[in-house]
Amino acid sequence: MQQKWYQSTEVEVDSLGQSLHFYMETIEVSRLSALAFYAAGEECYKGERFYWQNREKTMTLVGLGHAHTIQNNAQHERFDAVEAEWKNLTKNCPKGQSELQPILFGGFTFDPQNNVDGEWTDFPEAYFALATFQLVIRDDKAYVSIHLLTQNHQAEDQLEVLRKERDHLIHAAQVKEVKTYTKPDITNYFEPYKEPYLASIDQVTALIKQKKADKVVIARSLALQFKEDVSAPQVLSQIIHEQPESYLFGLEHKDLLFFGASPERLVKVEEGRAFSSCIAGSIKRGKTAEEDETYGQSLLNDPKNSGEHQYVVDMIVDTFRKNCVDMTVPDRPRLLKIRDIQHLYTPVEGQLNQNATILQLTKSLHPTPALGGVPRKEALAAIRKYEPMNRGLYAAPIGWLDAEGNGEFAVAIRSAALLSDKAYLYAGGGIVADSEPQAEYEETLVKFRPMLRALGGRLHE
Ligand SMILES: C=C(O[C@H]1C=CC=C(C(=O)O)[C@@H]1O)C(=O)O
Ligand SMILES: [Mg+2]
Repeated sequence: MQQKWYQSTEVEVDSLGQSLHFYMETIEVSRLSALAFYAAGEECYKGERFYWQNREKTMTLVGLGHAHTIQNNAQHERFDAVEAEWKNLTKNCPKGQSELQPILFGGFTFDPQNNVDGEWTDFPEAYFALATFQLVIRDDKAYVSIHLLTQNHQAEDQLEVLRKERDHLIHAAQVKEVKTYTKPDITNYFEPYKEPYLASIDQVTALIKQKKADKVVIARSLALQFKEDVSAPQVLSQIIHEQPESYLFGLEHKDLLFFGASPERLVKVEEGRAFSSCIAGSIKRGKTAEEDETYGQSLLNDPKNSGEHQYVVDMIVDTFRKNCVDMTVPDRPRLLKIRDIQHLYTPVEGQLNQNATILQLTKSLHPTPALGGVPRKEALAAIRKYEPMNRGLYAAPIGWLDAEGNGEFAVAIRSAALLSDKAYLYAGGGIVADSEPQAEYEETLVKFRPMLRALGGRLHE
């Protein structure tokens, strides 16, 4: 195995009154498939893994095992609590090369006030992990880090065990690289709340016409039963091959894998520059180039979709104004075309103010009107009233941050929760005054497609 030694650090951490030692060791590895590395953790680290790839495919991240988790069920303080704990943990970490940074990966649920029982019952409202084994692939270079937090200030024996385990995982990944996965076999497919969903669109448009809200995003789920248990690498391999234009993510918590392929960036921070994207307003792809172009043009000129989109732009621009200088925002949306759907898209960027951070921006932006609505409070109340489910991490921020304040969060749409031999897929749409139930229903069918295809199903393509 070709390895290049990089860096080894030990820092002192004071966590909850306890004095801990934080050991970090990074090596560069010559050739490694991120998915094969993830799959190598199937036996020992199931329930404690994550996978991430950005839209541009310039950064891939895999975590196996938990060196430390930061989690809480706070209603209002959850973003601040994660930020404070992460800052404390990493305050003595050496700054510098990004590949060597410890990374915190996880997500915040859509709505901590939702207590509907189901697949998300056990899931914390904020759930983040620092991996024991962290793989970062950047610019075709792969780095594997070991993280160990212990009270033991002579951890050489513990580290030696972890080094052996790391070498074993890397070796297994290099050997397994050629594995191909089949698609799951679906035995049953149902739309649990189809009728209530259709009725809720009428109820929400009535609410909007009475001026009690301007826009509300209403979602629903689709449930699948499989012939046998489905594994995390099996479904991740499908989205990796089928959804190259999207953020790809997978996050495990006990028996649940939440995964998806989202086109939507909530926020990215890179060396003090912040980026977000307004994505709202949708139309299907055409069967021919001409038809696709016609659909795209009609989306750009459609008042209902432009309205849906503009609420998002106004809110994100307003949040950026409060946190950034030197902003750029195009005057008009353009089209974002992905495999199954096209959206209206407006990128926003700016220079972060000194005291603004990625988690503070995440806190202010979530939920944007592409996932919640306008005004936020009224929209969330309507979602709680009309959606009979718990969104969990669907439509919520998922992503990473490092010790220097860089990081990226996607909005976890086009996503699903997998629990052994069952899956729940989620999709919604922005409801405005002139929304029609059947058209919105069909829009959700298009939005289900990426996850449904990955899970072995089809919807009138
Ligand atoms: C809520 C979803 O999409 C949002 C993002 C883009 C377009 C949307 C729309 O046109 O309704 C939604 O606001 C979803 O995919 O479940
Ligand atoms: Mg829509």
